Amino acid sequence: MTVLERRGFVIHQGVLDRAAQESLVANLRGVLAQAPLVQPVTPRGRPMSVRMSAAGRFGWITDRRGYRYSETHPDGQSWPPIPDAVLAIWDTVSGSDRAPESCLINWYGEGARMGLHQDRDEADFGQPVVSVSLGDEGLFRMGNLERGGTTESIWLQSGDVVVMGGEARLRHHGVDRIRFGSSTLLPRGGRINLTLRVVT
Ligand SMILES: O=C(O)CCC(=O)C(=O)O
Ligand SMILES: [Fe+2]
Repeated sequence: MTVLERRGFVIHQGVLDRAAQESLVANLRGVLAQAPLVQPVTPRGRPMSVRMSAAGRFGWITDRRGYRYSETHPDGQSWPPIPDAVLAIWDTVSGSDRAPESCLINWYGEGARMGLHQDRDEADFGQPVVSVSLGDEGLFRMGNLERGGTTESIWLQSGDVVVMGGEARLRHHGVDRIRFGSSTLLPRGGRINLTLRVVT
């Protein structure tokens, strides 16, 4: 396992071996059977290219009414619990004494991306965000606290974990593109990113 630091983002490479990735995917299949992926729209009505679901007390959602955390899936049901194997990753890398209250599940198919943004819908920016990559490689871009300025990028591989804490907690970041078909982990290809957060 290698740990890199870029602008305060701590990138743990190779946290999950292939067997651990496969068992996580099996857990996620159970979560997604209860809380199906949806294609969200931004408050301005633009469909996002990423499909989303969640586990935990809160899921992060977006629709015409805005970005927010919700205790229910858009279909009205509570989110399933966060799998233990996912909680264990948080315990290993977060350095937090709290438990994550939300596990956002992002699925990137061919051509999907996520524009540069800050994660700022949580109450306590002293708590880190932990992000887990599974499946196809994704080009992760890291920027600044303000919009604009220089950025740097790194390809995230299946099994890598990024911790956004401290000075990186409010930095802009995004995923420019994925290398569709670069991994055999997911039967239909694509990339899954799990984002763990303390919300309240
Ligand atoms: O997919 C990723 O690696 C990042 C996801 C992200 O930034 C988010 O969901 O807020
Ligand atoms: Fe984010």
